[in-house]
Amino acid sequence: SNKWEIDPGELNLLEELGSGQFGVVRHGKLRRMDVAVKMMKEGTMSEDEFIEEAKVMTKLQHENLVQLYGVCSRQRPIYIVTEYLKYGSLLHYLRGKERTLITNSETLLDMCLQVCKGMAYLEEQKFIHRDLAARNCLVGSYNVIKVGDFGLARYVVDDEYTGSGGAKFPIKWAAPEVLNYMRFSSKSDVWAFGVLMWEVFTCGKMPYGRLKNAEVVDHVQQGRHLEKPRYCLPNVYDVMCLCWTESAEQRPSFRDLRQNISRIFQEE
Ligand SMILES: Cn1cc(-c2ccnc(-n3ncc4cc(C(C)(C)C)cc(F)c4c3=O)c2CO)cc(Nc2ccncn2)c1=O
Repeated sequence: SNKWEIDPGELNLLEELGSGQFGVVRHGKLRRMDVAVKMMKEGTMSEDEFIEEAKVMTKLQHENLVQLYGVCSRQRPIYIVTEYLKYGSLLHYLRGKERTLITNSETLLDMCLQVCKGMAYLEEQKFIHRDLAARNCLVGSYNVIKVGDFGLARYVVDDEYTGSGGAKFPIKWAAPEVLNYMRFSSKSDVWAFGVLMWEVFTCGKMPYGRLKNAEVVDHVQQGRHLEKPRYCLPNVYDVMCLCWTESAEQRPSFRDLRQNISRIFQEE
């Protein structure tokens, strides 16, 4: 049965939550459940390919992943219906709470561990995110953090985003093998996770500050990487640096990182 097909008549659209890569996203109700509804702007997405993949993505279920509930694909624009998290993007949340969060390394490390658990599940399912960053994670009640928009990068129709020379390509989160060969893997997601950890421990600073994309490429290719954030413990910074191991094979897996980060909690 095509249970991933949602009847738009059952959706009750509420306030706008923002506009992402594909157009406007609104808060809504599906029966009595809170949902987020992406209303896909025409021409921004390879829709037929996505609708095919949606069947697989609805099966990815984990408490640290934003659940895809289904699609309304018998209309244009198509709707993508997901779980709703009431505090929005992790990047926005960090920047808004810097004063209370910046010295609370336990809370910050717990946020990283939750992202790591969601990513370890995707890794186990052989599913690559391709754009892991604090802006693409969401915050729910009780400091719950969930990874969002996993895999959607494959369906973006925008050369500025898809080509590594494009203005929207996430250069600052890209591993060397992605910069050089566009070779995406769970290990390139691990590199991005290291940058996400740095974003968390700086409460949402822009990685590499004002460096231009071309300067960041040089920086990374010279084997240099992000400095230790001011309030970040050395053993936490060591985990970030492991994620930035030049060779993808030698980088830890999310499974390794999950054990590594959990162990830091036991030490504290
Ligand atoms: C599930 N969800 C999504 C959003 C929300 C809103 C606007 N844009 C987005 N974004 N953000 C990022 C994004 C990124 C992509 C890539 C392909 C990876 C580049 C593709 C997208 F389609 C989106 C998208 O739709 C989101 C993220 O999908 C906001 C929520 N919540 C709140 C709550 C309060 N205030 C604001 N948002 C929420 O619960």
